[in-house]
Amino acid sequence: MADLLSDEEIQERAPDDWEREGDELVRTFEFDAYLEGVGFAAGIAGIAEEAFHHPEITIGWREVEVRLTSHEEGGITEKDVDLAARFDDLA
Ligand SMILES: C[C@H](O)[C@H](O)[C@H]1CNC2=NC(N)=NC(=O)C2=N1
Repeated sequence: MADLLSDEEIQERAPDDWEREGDELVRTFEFDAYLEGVGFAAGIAGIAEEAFHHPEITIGWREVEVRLTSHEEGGITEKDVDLAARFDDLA
């Protein structure tokens, strides 16, 4: 089990475009076309499965909302901040 990050660690380590909402890191990615968002969602799902750490993904009209938390630990861990950065690289 990974350790929960402190408030300060989360602030320091969460990538710039992500917001903290309680026990979650959240970012909404915007796209020019609906299917671009769908493709992005599929891509981050593959990264998540490889890491075996799974976000909540909501596909909307030309946007995809991604929420990361560590369920077993009950908060935000390094797994969440690391995946957030990897998802940003795919956008
Ligand atoms: C048994 C447990 O569900 C698995 O070990 C994994 C699956 N994916 C997961 N994803 C996330 N976000 N948090 C978890 O605690 C988690 N646990």
